[in-house]
This record gives sequence, structure tokens and C-alpha cells, in this order.
Amino acid sequence: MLPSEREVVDAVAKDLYIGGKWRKSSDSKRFRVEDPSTKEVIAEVADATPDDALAALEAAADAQRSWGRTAPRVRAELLRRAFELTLQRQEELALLMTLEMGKPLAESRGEVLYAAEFLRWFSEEAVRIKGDYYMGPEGSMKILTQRQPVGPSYLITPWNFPLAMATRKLGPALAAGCTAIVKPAELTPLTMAAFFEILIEVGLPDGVVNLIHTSDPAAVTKPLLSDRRLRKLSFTGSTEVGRLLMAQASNNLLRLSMELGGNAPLIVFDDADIEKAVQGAALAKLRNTGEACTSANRIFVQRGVAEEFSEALKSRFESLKVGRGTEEGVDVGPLVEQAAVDKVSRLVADARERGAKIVAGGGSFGPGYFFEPTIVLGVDPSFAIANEEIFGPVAALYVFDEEQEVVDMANSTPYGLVAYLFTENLNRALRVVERLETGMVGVNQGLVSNAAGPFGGVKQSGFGREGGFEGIEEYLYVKYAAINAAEL
Ligand SMILES: O=CCCCC(=O)O
Repeated sequence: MLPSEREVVDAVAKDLYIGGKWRKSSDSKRFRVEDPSTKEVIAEVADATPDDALAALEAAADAQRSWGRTAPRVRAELLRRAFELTLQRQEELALLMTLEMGKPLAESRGEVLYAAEFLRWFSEEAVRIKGDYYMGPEGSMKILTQRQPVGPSYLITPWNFPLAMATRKLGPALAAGCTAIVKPAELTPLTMAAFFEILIEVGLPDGVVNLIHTSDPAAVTKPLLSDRRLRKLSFTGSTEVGRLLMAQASNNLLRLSMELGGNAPLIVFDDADIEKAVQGAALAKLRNTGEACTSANRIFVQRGVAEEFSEALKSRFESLKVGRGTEEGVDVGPLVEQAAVDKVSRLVADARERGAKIVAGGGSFGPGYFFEPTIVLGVDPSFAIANEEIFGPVAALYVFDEEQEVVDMANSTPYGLVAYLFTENLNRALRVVERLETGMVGVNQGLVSNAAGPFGGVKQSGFGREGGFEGIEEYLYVKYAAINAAEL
């Protein structure tokens, strides 16, 4: 690590933040954080125990009453200030993110902006929480509705977008008047600690936000989900873990938001603008080194343009520089850990053995967890690569003939997070958008993420929406009062 990088890492708090104080873990243990480009250990952070988790919940529960009654304008101003400070600290946050999970600095800077937008958006939503008042149909009672905060919320965030996935949850939680416990992924605790320093600086009251990072998420999560003071769980991660958490959360009937895995189809019709489609596919595939639930997992190309498209995508992939995300000109960083390299290698090897052709890349290299941008041609829907989330820089290409055929193939997965389609025919675009079984569709673009849009999936990709006008509803419940109208 360079001395300037060391300085930024050293400046970040390494302890837990509970009830307004930085604290060691109750057993004083720490765990290591590694740079995936070099495998160098860059920091050691406090390793939260189940007791620490319960202390965080106690702090959040104690602060809930007064935070829930804070004037919306006050909550809005605090979030707005957090937005401004996040922008001011863009460089430091971006560097931490790149060091602990590998994405190129330019992408990390982009994530900081994306993350900050959730703070701005929800600072604007905090003052627009609405109710209603109307006469019941019988004329004998009035109906009054109001929205109230659901209460202490447990926010579990992933390593692939260490900042944006947290602000996408914390922004609406705080705007709605909920207190929170944030548990970042064990691979990326530093970005979140630096963001907590911002939340502390803006002056959030003690106990409103609490931070617990741990090397044993299951042990720390279990007592929280069994404690009746907790009212909400929001999780971003795999479908497999989401299902386990849902089962645990069922005892207390927790409000849930589940943003889970995907198997995104990207469809290129023969009436597409091919340059636009190649750009969109490269973005949808390689953003975050392919380590995103939104990543294009299956790329379907209509026969008439299949060759032109795959050639253009190949030259695009071969022009990219792979390396440590802090280096000038690097387009694609490392994967996050050895298990990720193993999985991507297994999927590519399986496709090759079953007869697919690797036309670009195909291999991993060191010293970190690097994998070349790869294109696999001639994939069949029965291959493992078609049915598992690749989570790496590997484009799997399929050829199709008919519109209905590709819609059926796109929908033939248990997942339903996002799809992308490229066509210059507006009627076709709208028709296919309606037929795709996903929560989101990118039309002639390879990115759907926007703080103002409701992000979320259907089927095994989960439920609940983050961002957009819908995002704050996940942290509110509707209370209705039936008012005797006889004397009104
Ligand atoms: O892995 C899923 C994170 C989604 C990031 C985004 O908002 O695009």
C-alpha cells in the first residue's frame, strides 16, 4: 500500500459505533480486511459479538421515540448535510472502497455520487410523508390515515456496493423517523466506518445510527431477529441467505425488504443500434467487474446481428485494462476474494467442456483475484453459467430467432430482478417491457440504477423497493383512525 493510501486507511475508525460512542467489541477481538488486488492485510477492525449487537439494538430502541417525533424538516436537514459532506469526502470514500473491494477508482467515485443521491433524495422525501382524511361511504365516520415510522431497523449491506447500498437503506429509514443498526459486509467495513464519521459530524442524536461489523454475521444477526424491539430487516445479498433470514424473521413477523440475487437477461434485437447495444452490454456486464445483482448474466442476440455484435463486444473487451483499481487507466479491477475466482473459473470451464467457445479472455491471474474480461459464445440454457449468477466479468452469449422465443427464454429463470433490451422499435420495446417478469427493465441502456427510481425485484429476486417515491414506504406503516362523525 502506498503511504498516501495508508494514511487514509489509518484515519478511519476501526471500532463499533453504539449508542453515540466508538467502542471495542465486548471480547476485544478484531478481524482483518484485505486488499483483493494484492492480498495484503490493510486493517484490523473490531469484531462484534452477539452482546454488541444487542447493545446496538438497545441504543436504537431507546432513541426511537424521540427520533420518530423529530420534526421532518430537522431530519431532512441532517440528511442534506450528510449528502454535502459525502460529496466533500468523495476522494477518501472512493479510495477506501477501491482498497477494500477492488473496483477501479473512477467507479468508486461514481458510487460515492450515486450513494450521496439517496441522501439528497430522501432529505427531500422526509417532508412529504402524507396522510389522508375523508368521509366513509356510510356518512357516519371519518377516516383519518397517517404514516408512522416502523421503528428500529436492522440494515444488512453487501460488499459489492459498500456505500450506496447503505445510503439506499439509511436514507429512507432516517427520513421516515426510524433508528438503525447497520451491519456492513465483513469484506468491506472501512467505507461504512468512514461514512459513520459523516453521520456523527452532521449531529444525529446518540443511538439513532449504530454500526456493528463482524466476522460472524449469523451469530450476530440471530439474537437481533429474535428480539421484539427490532421492527424491520432490510437485506441486500444472495437469495439463499435472504431465505434463511426470512425464516428467522418470521418469529417476530418483522417488516422485510429483500433485495436478492438476479439472472439478468440482456436482449439485442436485430433492429437495435448496435453501437448503443455494445456500449450498454459492456456496462451491464462489466460495471463493478460484473459483481452486481444487476449484471447482465445472459446476453441474447438475434441471429441477424449476432456476428456483428459479438465481434464488436470482443474488441471492446480486449481493449480494457485489468489491474489494481488505484492505477491510472484501469477499467476492470479484481474480484473480491478467491471463492469468487473459483466460481467464475468453474462456470467458464463447464461451458467450455460442454462445447461453448471462449472468444475473449477466459483466465485468472495474480497476485490478486483478477479474472480477464471473457466472452463465451454458443451457450445453451442448460449450462451452469446460464442458471447461476456469474458475478464476474464473463459475458455469456446466446443466439435467438423470434421475439416470443427470447421473452420465454428471458423469463425461464426463478429470478426476476432486472432485464435490458435494445431495439429502435418503440412498440416492440414497450411490448417486451410488459412481458418480461422482472422488477426493472433498462431500455436501450445498460444501467437502471437511479436514486429516483424504485429498485427491486420479483420472483426469487425478492420484494420491497429501494429509492424512488416507494423507498420511504418500506420504513412507514399506515395507521388509520375511525372517527365518529355524528357530531362533526
Ligand atoms: O448487487 C446489487 C446492487 C445493485 C447496485 C445498483 O444499484 O445498481
